Amino acid sequence: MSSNEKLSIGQKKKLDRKLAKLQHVLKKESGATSSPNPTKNLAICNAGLVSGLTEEIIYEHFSQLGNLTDITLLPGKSCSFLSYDSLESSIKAYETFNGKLNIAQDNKAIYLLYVDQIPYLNDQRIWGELPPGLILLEDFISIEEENMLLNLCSFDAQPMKHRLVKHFGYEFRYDINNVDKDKPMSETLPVETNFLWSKLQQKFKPDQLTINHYTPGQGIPHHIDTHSAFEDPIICLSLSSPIIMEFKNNDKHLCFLLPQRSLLIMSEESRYDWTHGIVPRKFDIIPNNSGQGFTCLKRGTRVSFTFRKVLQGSCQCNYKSKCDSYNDIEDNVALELEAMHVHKVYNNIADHFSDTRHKPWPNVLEFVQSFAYGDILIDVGCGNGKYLGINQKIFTIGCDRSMGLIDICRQRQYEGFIGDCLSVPLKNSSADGAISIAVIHHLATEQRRLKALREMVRVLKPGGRALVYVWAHNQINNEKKSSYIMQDRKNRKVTQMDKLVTGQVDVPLQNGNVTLPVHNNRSNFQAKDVLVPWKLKDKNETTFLRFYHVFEENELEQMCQKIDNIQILKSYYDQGNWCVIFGKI
Ligand SMILES: O=C(O)CCC(=O)C(=O)O
Ligand SMILES: [Fe+2]
Ligand SMILES: [Zn+2]
Repeated sequence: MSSNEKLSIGQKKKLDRKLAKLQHVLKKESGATSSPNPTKNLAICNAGLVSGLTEEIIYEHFSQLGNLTDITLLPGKSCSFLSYDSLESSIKAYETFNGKLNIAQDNKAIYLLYVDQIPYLNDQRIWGELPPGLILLEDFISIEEENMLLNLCSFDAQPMKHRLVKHFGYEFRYDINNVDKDKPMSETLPVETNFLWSKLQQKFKPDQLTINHYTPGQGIPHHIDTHSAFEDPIICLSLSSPIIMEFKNNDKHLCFLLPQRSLLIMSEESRYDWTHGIVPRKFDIIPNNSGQGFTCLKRGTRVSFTFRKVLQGSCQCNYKSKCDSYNDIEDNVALELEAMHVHKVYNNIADHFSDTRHKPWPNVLEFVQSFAYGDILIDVGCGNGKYLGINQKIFTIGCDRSMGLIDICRQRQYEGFIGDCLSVPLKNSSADGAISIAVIHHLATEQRRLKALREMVRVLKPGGRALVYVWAHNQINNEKKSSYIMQDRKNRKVTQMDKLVTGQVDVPLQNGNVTLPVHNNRSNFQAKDVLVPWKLKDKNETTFLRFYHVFEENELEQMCQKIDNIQILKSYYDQGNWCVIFGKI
């Protein structure tokens, strides 16, 4: 039946009977009371969110008959509501669509009733309030400047499911929600955007720009821009059409209008703790200034420029529960994690690992050779013993957690025993020197790493010296890539496993799971606690994941400062490692 056909008397009676029944259903379902006389408010009695109805579909049809002022869908209900600004439009919609329009998933016609009031949606949406730390600067640029920036957008954009995007400076990868920090793009930020920063007294110097292009009906899902990817703040310039942006944090839900030509500065809490998003729809329902009723605002095409500064290192925010740089690994979890992703792995890869470790690093060699005839040096975490035989004048003993690696040391006629760096089986003050090269970064908590340092101090004689190497989070120092990154073999084929293991993995443990990112080998680290793949050269290319805590600049020094009876003699960066030489007082 087409919607403008008049109903026969029989059909009218049938419709009335149906509506009389639905009154009760509606009351029970939503609490709304139907009105015998026409009102500006209509209930769709038999279709709602559960039957696949959306605000969008309602808007699409009902806005053809007048100005809508509200659309309300109740979660989990099979009824919905709408309001017009005039009684006339509401009557027109009632007569045109009742028992005729087919818009729900069940392929049945919808039934309409007038209601006195639309039920209050139990949603804590607050209008116009901004989250803490957020600044909105209206009329930030002129119409001429807006046009100039819009002219920059005639490019080939990347089509996303819900919008078009284009990146400058660094590509934002939606698969890892991060940028490749060591792969800047050749296309840097357009110089035409530089004038913006003089308006902010040059306080902000972005190196990454994402342009989002939204046609009506498109949006962006709720998200927090990855903490470890960008510094604070994040700045969005809105062009071409206003839009409603939403911020959520726990049960708080704030909505406000981003006017055309406004600048949004997301900082601190609003940047780190709240999600932001734009609901994909063709209109926005905005409360009237008077505080009474709503207005449906038709969306136009909106273009936004999001400016960010790529963060080198890891995030130091105080919003740990939302922070990908922070891992709250508990002690009992740490034990299991190390057992599985350090000890077991080194036993399994011992031979292959040893084959790749021949050449002593020059600075370590120099340190070991600085000891005098007859001195005792302990190598905590000696691996295959590559530093054990390099100074014939001294007595060097190795100690490692891995039986496989100690076996290799013995085959090479070195002195080595199985021992844990957290309780080295040596007497207090028994060694003149100690080295720990690439060991304590395998411990999963700061407490345990500190304990390992204290253990080295304990076995040292007063006046003794120790050298510690740990992997650095930042593999590029003074714009020089470490050899670890440089080893990117030209024809290294990307295997299925490489693809499979990048991203986050759940490590199932008896004492609670931890989720850790798997590091993409030979690239800069994206997080402080990571699993680093080791691929065996067997037929199956079996891959093992080793746990690492990679160190920030000064992190190792700061730990040393917590130990009373030592003095830092030297600290430096060496090939992707942070290094400290300390002396026991
Ligand atoms: O379009 C906007 O204003 C926001 C874009 C955004 O949140 C993002 O790209 O992360
Ligand atoms: Fe964002
Ligand atoms: Zn953070």
